[in-house]
Amino acid sequence: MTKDEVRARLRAKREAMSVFAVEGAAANLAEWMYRLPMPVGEGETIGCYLPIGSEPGSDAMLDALIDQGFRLIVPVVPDGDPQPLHWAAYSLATPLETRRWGLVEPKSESLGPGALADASVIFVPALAVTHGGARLGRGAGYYDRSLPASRAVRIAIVYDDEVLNDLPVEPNDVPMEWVLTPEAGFRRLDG
Ligand SMILES: Nc1nc2c(c(=O)[nH]1)N(C=O)[C@@H](CNc1ccc(C(=O)N[C@@H](CCC(=O)O)C(=O)O)cc1)CN2
Ligand SMILES: Nc1ncnc2c1ncn2[C@@H]1O[C@H](COP(=O)(O)OP(=O)(O)OP(=O)(O)O)[C@@H](O)[C@H]1O
Repeated sequence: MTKDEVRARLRAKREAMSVFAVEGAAANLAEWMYRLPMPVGEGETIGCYLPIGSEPGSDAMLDALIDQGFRLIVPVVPDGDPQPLHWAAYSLATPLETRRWGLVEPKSESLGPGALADASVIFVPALAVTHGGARLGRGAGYYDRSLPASRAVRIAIVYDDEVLNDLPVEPNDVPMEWVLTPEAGFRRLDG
């Protein structure tokens, strides 16, 4: 199967999830955020996406990280063709707006693509990952263009049945080091 075929299948499965299942998973993911598998000091920067639709997680996940004293940055999609993501600071008080593709992003000015260099950990949205660390995203290549410039530990967040044995891989794909799922929590990937 091609990446697009796998994507279509995984998206259809997510869209068929009940609100109950999505919300239950989001509550679990927020709990797991209190058990990060690596030491992260107060005040350190963590990158995390703002989940939309049936993506795993909710703002409760980000709130749990803020609650522990971490500084959060979230992605901002720059205008035009795909290029490295920009980032914006996120706190409980950050005014948000809905933008392109229904993404929810801070209204505030972006910090530019360089802000990711400050992050110790980055939570990466994905449709699926493999035990070896391969990641399938939404298909615009934003994270694959952004992650090479970062030293952050890369943690993909997916639903439990989206940790697969095999996925199509391309040369630009940046491997994930950990996966977080609602039921099993954090697991190291052997990529
Ligand atoms: N919540 C969240 N934020 C995120 C991501 C994400 O996956 N989830 N991203 C992860 O990279 C980046 C945004 N990437 C995206 C890439 C494609 C589409 C999208 O909907 N594409 C259309 C096709 C668009 C077109 O070609 O005209 C589609 O899939 O139908 C949306 C976001 C940054 N922010
Ligand atoms: N670093 C890069 N430089 C140039 N093109 C890239 C880079 N990374 C990915 N691409 C291209 O972007 C397109 C989408 O890549 P891919 O299918 O891997 O996206 P994805 O990882 O699923 O999406 P996303 O990161 O947005 O969630 C492909 O055509 C790919 O070749």
